[in-house]
Formats: sequence, structure tokens, C-alpha cells
Amino acid sequence: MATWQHTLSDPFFQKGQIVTGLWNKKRYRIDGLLGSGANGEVYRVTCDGQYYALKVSVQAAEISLEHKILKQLQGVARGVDLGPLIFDLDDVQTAKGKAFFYVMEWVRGTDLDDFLQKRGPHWTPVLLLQLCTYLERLHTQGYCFGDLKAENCLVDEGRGVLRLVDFGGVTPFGRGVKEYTEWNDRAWWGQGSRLAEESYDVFALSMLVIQLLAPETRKQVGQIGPNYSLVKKSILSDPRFEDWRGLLRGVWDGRIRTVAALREALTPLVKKSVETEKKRKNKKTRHRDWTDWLLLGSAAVLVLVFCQFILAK
Ligand SMILES: Nc1ncnc2c1ncn2[C@@H]1O[C@H](COP(=O)(O)OP(=O)(O)OP(=O)(O)O)[C@@H](O)[C@H]1O
Repeated sequence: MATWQHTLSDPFFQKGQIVTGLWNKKRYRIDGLLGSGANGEVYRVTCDGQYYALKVSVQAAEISLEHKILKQLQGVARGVDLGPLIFDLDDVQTAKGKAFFYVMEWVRGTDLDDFLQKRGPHWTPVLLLQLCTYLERLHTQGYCFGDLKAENCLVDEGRGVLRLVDFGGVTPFGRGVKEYTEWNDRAWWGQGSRLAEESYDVFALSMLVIQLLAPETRKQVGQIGPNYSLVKKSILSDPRFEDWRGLLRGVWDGRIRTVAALREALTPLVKKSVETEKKRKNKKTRHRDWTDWLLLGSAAVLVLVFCQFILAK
């Protein structure tokens, strides 16, 4: 589960507080803080016995834009929840003054790196394949995701299904990406512009791979700054990237600029993941536990269904 933060020095709300929207008059009980960032704070709340996530900020424009985009995506993605479902948009009077919030589906999920630590790195291609499917749907709508990073992905452990949260960086193609994170931003690395286009998300996804497989690289870069040739050099000699070099080289030399090309490069890695999981399970001869294998299988089936859905469009 995404860790609940208790360290925010001056949060909008306290646990147990009742928040009432000024216009719609809906009442939400604050259960705890799910996360916070540059644009606001996200709380788990309860309303009429149901759990939701409430995002609050002093920036009215940001909140209403995110709400608009999520609402728009909700309507187009039949059977594929591109973003959290959206329920309410309102203003609230807080101790800090007037604030703005929207209420969305609470995505019950584990952080990407926690999930991979538990299940093993061979799950990485399966999760990325799911991400490709979401991105393709979003791109079809004419939007770039923009702020693609591990912190904006949550995995439903039971089903092995990945969900995206924080659509604050979603930008129409052709404009400048409005919200990004240095590590995933190709302009920061000096590898292209910050123009919202398909290849911007593809680059961010390649940086996500590096972060997931070699988390210490990001920490090192924090000390030395954006040296892309150094990152490439370390990947070429790192055995953890043995299967990934073809894909990463494709992004580096511009052969892979679309999600479709990235998905194609991922396919053999997914096949290998399934084999790894099979072997892992077969080794457990005395105490067989098929849950992981079932999870992997269900995720693969899910991706296949999504792909068929896209191809049928
Ligand atoms: N619908 C949701 N369900 C569960 N957790 C969520 C949901 N939306 C956001 N979160 C959690 O809250 C965190 C912060 O939310 P969000 O990224 O939207 O805020 P932000 O201010 O835009 O952050 P950043 O500056 O990192 O972009 C997320 O990383 C995620 O862990």
C-alpha cells in the first residue's frame, strides 16, 4: 500500500476531520494522508461508507484542469480505467484559507518498487506492458502523460494490475509539458525538447526502467547531475540490464520513438518473465503456491485483452 505520510508539517487536514464542500455540501471524513507533492495533498477519505481519494490544493486552476482531464478520460476509455474515476469537485474553507479539491476513486495499490521487491524484478516487463497500453489509449486522445514516474504508478497486488495516478502532467500534444520530474524528463538530460509528443513519454518510460532495475543510479545522479553518457556506460556493463540493452539502445538511437515500437521490444522480455515465473514455481515441489503464476497469467491475459481492444478500434 502507498505509505501514509505523517510528517507533513502544515497539512490542510487532520485525521478524523470532517470536510464539507462549500457548494455540493458532500461530507468527507479524513482517514489519512496518501501523498503530497508540488500541486497539493491527497487524502484517503470516507463518504457514505465508501473510500475515496481527495486531492486538495490552493491552486484552483490546477485542480479544475486535472478534474476536467480525468472526467474526459473516464468517458472515452470503455473497459479501461485510464485514470482514477472521478466523483466530486468543490471548494473548501480551511485553516489556511480557501482551497479547492476533487474527489476520485481511491486506487488501492502498492508502490511499484515495493511490489517488484516482493514479486521479483521479472515482473517489470509485465507492468511496463500494461503502462504501454494506458499510454497508447491516452495518446489516441491526443495527450502526452508528461509526468511519468514510479511514484505515479500503483499496483493492485491481488490482480497484478498497474494503475496510474496524478494526471497533473497530462498535456495536449504540441504544447510544452507542464509538469515533469527531472529524472524522467528528456530535456533535463539534454536528449530532446519538452514538447508534449509520444516520444516524450517513451523516453520517460525508458528512465523508469533504469530507476526500477538500478535504483542507486538515480541517487548517484542526484550528486553529479545529468550526465547521460555516464548512465548509458554504466548500463552497458551492468548485468541487470542484459535483457534490456536492445530496448534501451533503441530509445537512445531513436529507433524506438513510439509506444507501439516499445511494446514490440518488450514482448520477448514478457515471454521470458513468464518462463522465469514458471521455473520459480516448479522449483517449489513440496509446497506449491500457484498464486504468483496465476497473477502473472492474469496480468498477461489482461494486457492481451487490452491489446485486442486497441487493435479492434
Ligand atoms: N487516486 C489515488 N488513490 C490512491 N493514492 C493516490 C491517488 N492519487 C494520488 N495518490 C497518492 O498520492 C501521491 C501524491 O499525489 P499526486 O501525485 O497527485 O500529488 P502531486 O501534488 O501532483 O504530486 P507531484 O508533485 O509528485 O506530482 C501519489 O504519489 C500517490 O501515492
